[in-house]
Amino acid sequence: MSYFSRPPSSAVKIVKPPSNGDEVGVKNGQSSTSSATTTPRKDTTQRQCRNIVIYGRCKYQDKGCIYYHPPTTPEAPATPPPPTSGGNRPESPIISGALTAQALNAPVFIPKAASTIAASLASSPPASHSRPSTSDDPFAQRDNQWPEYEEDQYENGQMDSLTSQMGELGASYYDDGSYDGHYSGEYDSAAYFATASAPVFMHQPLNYHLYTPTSYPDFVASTTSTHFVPPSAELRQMMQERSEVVRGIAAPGLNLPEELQGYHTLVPLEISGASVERRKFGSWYSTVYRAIKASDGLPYILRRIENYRLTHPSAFAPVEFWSNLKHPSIVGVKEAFTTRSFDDNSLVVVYAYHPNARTLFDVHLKQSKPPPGTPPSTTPSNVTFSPRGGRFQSPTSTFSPQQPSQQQSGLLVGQQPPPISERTMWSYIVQIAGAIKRVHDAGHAVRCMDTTKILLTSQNRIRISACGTMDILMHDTPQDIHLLQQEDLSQFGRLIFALCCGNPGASVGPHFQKSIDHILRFYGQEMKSLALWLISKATVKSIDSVLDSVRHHVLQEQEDALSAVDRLQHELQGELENARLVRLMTKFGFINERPEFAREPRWSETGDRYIIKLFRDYVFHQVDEHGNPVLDMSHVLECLNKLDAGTDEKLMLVARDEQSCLVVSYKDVKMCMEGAFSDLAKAAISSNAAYKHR
Ligand SMILES: Nc1ncnc2c1ncn2[C@@H]1O[C@H](COP(=O)(O)OP(=O)(O)OP(=O)(O)O)[C@@H](O)[C@H]1O
Repeated sequence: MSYFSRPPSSAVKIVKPPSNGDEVGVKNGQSSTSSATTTPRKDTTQRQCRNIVIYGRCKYQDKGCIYYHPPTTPEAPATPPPPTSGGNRPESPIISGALTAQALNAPVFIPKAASTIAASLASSPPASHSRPSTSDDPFAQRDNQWPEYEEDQYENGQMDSLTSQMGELGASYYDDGSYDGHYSGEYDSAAYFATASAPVFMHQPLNYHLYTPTSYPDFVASTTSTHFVPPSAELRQMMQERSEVVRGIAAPGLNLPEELQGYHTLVPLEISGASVERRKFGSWYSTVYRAIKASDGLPYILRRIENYRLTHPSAFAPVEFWSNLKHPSIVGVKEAFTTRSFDDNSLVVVYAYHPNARTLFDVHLKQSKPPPGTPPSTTPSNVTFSPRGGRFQSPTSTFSPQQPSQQQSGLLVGQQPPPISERTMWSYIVQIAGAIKRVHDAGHAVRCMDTTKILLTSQNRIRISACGTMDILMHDTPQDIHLLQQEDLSQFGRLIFALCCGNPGASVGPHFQKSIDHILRFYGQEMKSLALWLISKATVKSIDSVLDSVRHHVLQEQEDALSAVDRLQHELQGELENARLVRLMTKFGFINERPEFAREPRWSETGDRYIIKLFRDYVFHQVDEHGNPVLDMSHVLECLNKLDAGTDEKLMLVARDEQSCLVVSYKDVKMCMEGAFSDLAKAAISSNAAYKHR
């Protein structure tokens, strides 16, 4: 996601934490460092011996071990301070400018798990087995580089017990009992991870940050349009509009029924009124509404056939076939019923709803000028749809067919370009042929294949929209299925003529020869032959012959469809990041500003959880030098991602009164968050359990 590729931003300067007594302070917004020397932490004599951390002693202490061994006396040494009670703790915490001394006496930030485990390890004797190293241990490599480790000091059982203890203790990572009033200084991040933090982080459901990065951009081009998927930004805009459209409501005064057969909130998807010329569906007028089904809260399409009188319930028999038929190029059928809710006898067939779908007629034929010599279309062209009616269309983002330029098609200036590109035409043909094949193979006929009954539901994706309705309407006049299937193929031919020529009547009357010339000129011999063969009455046709003849276009279609799957998976990959951030923000929401924490010392300025409070301010409440809020989304995303990953990067958190600051790593903040959240979760679980036992 582009969100994550922004340059790092930070309104508060992140300073390197002091080591061994360095003091960093912030007073009145100014940061200062009181010690000039900054010794490199790694591989110096100041680095604490890990044997002390783990075992409480180092048998090489007086035999040449070059690492720091804290004195065993209880008096706190000047520098560097020892780990307390075997605990290993971050290098970060409390460093304040004006309040340094006070802060140093603050309750210490020691994970209970770390201290418990270290204590238990210290009490168990070192054994002579080699250390188990698992391939999924991200720190294994670093561990192996540590010179002071004696391989044979590790024992399988010891490590297992450590892991299991961590598992048990993870839920209560912090504990008041872990405070000892001291601030322990040196922190070895690798050691810290290897012992305390790694198992705790395993409590996360998954390391979602590992999902990125996704494909190399050249392999999955998200900024260019592919046959079925528009560029990323347009795709998102399209989806956004779809979800907006679903929430549209009908204009007042339409006098629609409040509820019918469990559907409510009806919104007409086509305009009606005295000035609007209506086409008939067979011998009936029909109106299409979007409605919400009360039982599942989802939107559906209700195709209402006005003034239909059901003669026998067996008329609904075809609905069972259509509702079981699932095909990507056929709009799904859900159910059918009759109703008197519209003050007449209406038949209603319920279909799947495809937000912002438009008929091929609306997309390709309504706006396009008819080829020379054709009569004007009888459809009103100045009709606009209101967003409230659910037909929200933005000129920038609705999917539109790819139009070849005049230059590409070799047209002379002034010639009429075809409304649809050749590639798109073949794509439509393959999709419709696939749908027909499925229906014919099942022993049925489609019976509704003109440009007003085929929907464009996304870029170059079409679906036949009114299947089943004609079967119900014509139930009384049974027809030979073979003839109906032949009629399907003839309709298919007429559809090709209409779309190629931009005129619904292109295959009949005086325009016929001109239409053939037009198809030959703009789409070639193959298209012309197919269209002519389909409308011819001389031969017995079959959909298999059609598919055979367009084999190479089917292959092209399949490749484009597979590329679309790759593209959409790529997009989905990016969306996972959003879900991850929402989870993180939700945790924040659960933790922050809980009234029950108001008087808790751990959340006060000297408590370990104070970090979370300050981090929240750091992420969300930054202000500029004039005190104006900084609303920098990239800063928020960057901070949250680093928090989620638990990076070692340091950040400086400034108290609200600007009198003190903390330098912590994201890893520290993450651990605090995990601890606080675990406590909440534990309390929630125990209260649930108590409730159940009542
Ligand atoms: N399943 C569907 N999902 C979303 N919108 C649909 C669906 N079916 C139809 N529509 C919308 O409803 C509108 C009306 O559909 P209809 O099939 O009546 O087309 P029409 O162009 O009005 O044809 P006619 O003039 O024959 O009624 C269409 O323009 C289409 O945008």
